[in-house]
Amino acid sequence: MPYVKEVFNYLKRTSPSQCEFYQAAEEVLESLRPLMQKHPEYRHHKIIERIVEPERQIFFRVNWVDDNGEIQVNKGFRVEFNSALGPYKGGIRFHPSVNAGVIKFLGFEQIFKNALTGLQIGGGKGGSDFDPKGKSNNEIMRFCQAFMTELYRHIGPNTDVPAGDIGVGAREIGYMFGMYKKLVNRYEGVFTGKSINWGGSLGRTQATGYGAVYFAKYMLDARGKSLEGKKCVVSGSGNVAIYTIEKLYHLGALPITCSDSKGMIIDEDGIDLELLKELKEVRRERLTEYAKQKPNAKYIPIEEYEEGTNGVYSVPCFAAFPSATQNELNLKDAKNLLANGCECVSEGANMPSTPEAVDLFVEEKIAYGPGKAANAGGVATSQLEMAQNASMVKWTFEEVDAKLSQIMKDIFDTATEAASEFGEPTNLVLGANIAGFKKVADAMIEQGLV
Ligand SMILES: NC(=O)C1=CN([C@@H]2O[C@H](COP(=O)(O)OP(=O)(O)OC[C@H]3O[C@@H](n4cnc5c(N)ncnc54)[C@H](OP(=O)(O)O)[C@@H]3O)[C@@H](O)[C@H]2O)C=CC1
Ligand SMILES: O=C(O)CCC(=O)C(=O)O
Repeated sequence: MPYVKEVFNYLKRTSPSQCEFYQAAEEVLESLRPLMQKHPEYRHHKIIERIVEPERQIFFRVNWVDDNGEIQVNKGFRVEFNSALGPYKGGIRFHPSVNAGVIKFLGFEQIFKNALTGLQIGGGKGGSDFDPKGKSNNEIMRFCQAFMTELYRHIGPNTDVPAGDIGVGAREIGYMFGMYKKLVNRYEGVFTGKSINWGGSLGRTQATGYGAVYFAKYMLDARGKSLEGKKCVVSGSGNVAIYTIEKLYHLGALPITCSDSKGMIIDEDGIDLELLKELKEVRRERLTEYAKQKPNAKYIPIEEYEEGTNGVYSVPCFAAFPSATQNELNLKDAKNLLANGCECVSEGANMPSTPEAVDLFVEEKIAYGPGKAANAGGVATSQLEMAQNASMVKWTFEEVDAKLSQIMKDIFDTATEAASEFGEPTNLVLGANIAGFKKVADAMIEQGLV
């Protein structure tokens, strides 16, 4: 269908140099071909042309002063992509690689992910090229405050509700919320991922990692398989990776790797979760420290990975959980995984597999859960936090976790149903894209041309 190609070419022409955004858009647009043929009304209402264009983009300067008294200048972004289903919702990323294209890809993915949760949340994302690594606590606080002196005017509990992402956890959310509260003089649920002490939801910290494992479980249940007793590889060692490892242990699996941007750990005894939490959540150290304390574990720096690969995916496993960043798993990694017997990939990170890797997983019909389905547990639990804040109630950890597990099951069922309707029941890329798109597109039509 030339129409999809035309929209894609238009994007390249009008939003130059945004390769991650093109990648995310191309995958969704390609999946939509059969749906567009079946539903000419989407074309009539120009839904594709409208959905690839953010409703609003805010780019701003962030000035702050470092511990040496030097003025620093960073870029700030918030892309309010689509509000057909609810207030814009999506995290904030602090990482030197952040630019307009990265935030747009993340915001675009968020539209369909949030739709798949079945909850009333629109799609958005934000961030900065600020690098939190090596910064003192005071520098982090000053940066977060400076960031909020602009962002506060664009967000609100019924408008746009940010949360965390790479480089942004409860500490940063605390500093941003504090500044927001001072500026607007209101105490309200404008952020999720808050500390439990002052409005956060039990279970939000764990939700993305737990959700990615629940998603793997539901994919495997449908195939009569299980994670129990199986070796698993996990990439990353941040929020998503840590709670993926924790849930894998709960289900009787053996997670044997984790990684950061400098290298990876292989621990055949199983990753020592308490040590990892202490190193990453409390001491904010590198993984080299893990190997120092666990003589049986092996640390491999990235320089020693086989050329053109991510070492994590060269380790034989039954299931893989990419939980670090975009495009961390390429075709060679995908081939390595399959050659070593991997039967399941559940993406905790956003768009961690390159398009060629995705195509191979789909072609080989392994249990493959694309990020926008498999990692939706984080944002879904954020919506549960919003619901608790709005109704001034507090649910127990068990209540939130049970809801999370059910939401992940529903997402799996929804994506499978849509994939089956178009004749490819195991293709959850197709199913997730079509089901997420359809929900947003129908809402856009019903709400008129706004
Ligand atoms: N937090 C959440 O609720 C959700 C997160 N996600 C996605 O999950 C992924 C991880 O996020 P999260 O755990 O929150 O972030 P964290 O900042 O807690 O952890 C990120 C981890 O990924 C590693 N990493 C980051 N960039 C790179 C890179 N370029 N190369 C190799 N490793 C890298 C980091 O290593 P190092 O410390 O060395 O940089 C770190 O181990 C992201 O894709 C995020 O968008 C998706 C849904 C929700
Ligand atoms: O919890 C949220 O609002 C957003 C989480 C997020 O950024 C994501 O799903 O990628």
